[in-house]
Amino acid sequence: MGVAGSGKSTIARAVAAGTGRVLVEGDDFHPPENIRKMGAGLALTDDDRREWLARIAQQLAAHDAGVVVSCSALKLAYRDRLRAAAPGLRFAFLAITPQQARERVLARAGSHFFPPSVVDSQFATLEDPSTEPGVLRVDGGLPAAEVTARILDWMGAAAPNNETKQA
Ligand SMILES: Nc1ncnc2c1ncn2[C@@H]1O[C@H](COP(=O)(O)OP(=O)(O)OP(=O)(O)O)[C@@H](O)[C@H]1O
Ligand SMILES: O=C(O)[C@H](O)[C@@H](O)[C@H](O)[C@H](O)CO
Repeated sequence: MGVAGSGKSTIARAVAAGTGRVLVEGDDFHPPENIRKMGAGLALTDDDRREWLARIAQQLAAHDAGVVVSCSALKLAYRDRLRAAAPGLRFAFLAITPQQARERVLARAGSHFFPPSVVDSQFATLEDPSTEPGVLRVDGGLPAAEVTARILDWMGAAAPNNETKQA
């Protein structure tokens, strides 16, 4: 979880590959009107996110053997909605600065629906989860391989290159 540009999609893909779990890309579950709204430069509201979170909750419940989900989950109430669907659910919080988010979102601007102008609203909405149980806060500004390794360690799964590192 984290703001736009924090690396959710990149890291979730690597964590799913490293654990053999199913990957669910949260952005694939936005109703089309949410994508249009963000594309038009408007931040989503609680109402806009309700159906989207319900769809992601369904995905969590459907994969009870384990799944890796990329989802912004910016507010406590959103995370609690997902926890209710998957007791024991854990969150890796990819923490980045507004400056890092702006730079990353700007760099991919031509190929992604999310515009740089909406980045600040993500930080205004974010409720820091660091003190909630079952949350790992990771510096999302670290190289992606390092972020992934920290999450895999925390999950108790060996990172793919651990054997080499320990040899
Ligand atoms: N740890 C990292 N270091 C440097 N660049 C990264 C890192 N993680 C992701 N990126 C790059 O930052 C950009 C945003 O990453 P990504 O799409 O994974 O983030 P996201 O949180 O899923 O964003 P969004 O929710 O807006 O789709 C991409 O261009 C990606 O390659
Ligand atoms: O809750 C939200 O405002 C949205 O989920 C956003 O975070 C975007 O979907 C995403 O970051 C862009 O890919």
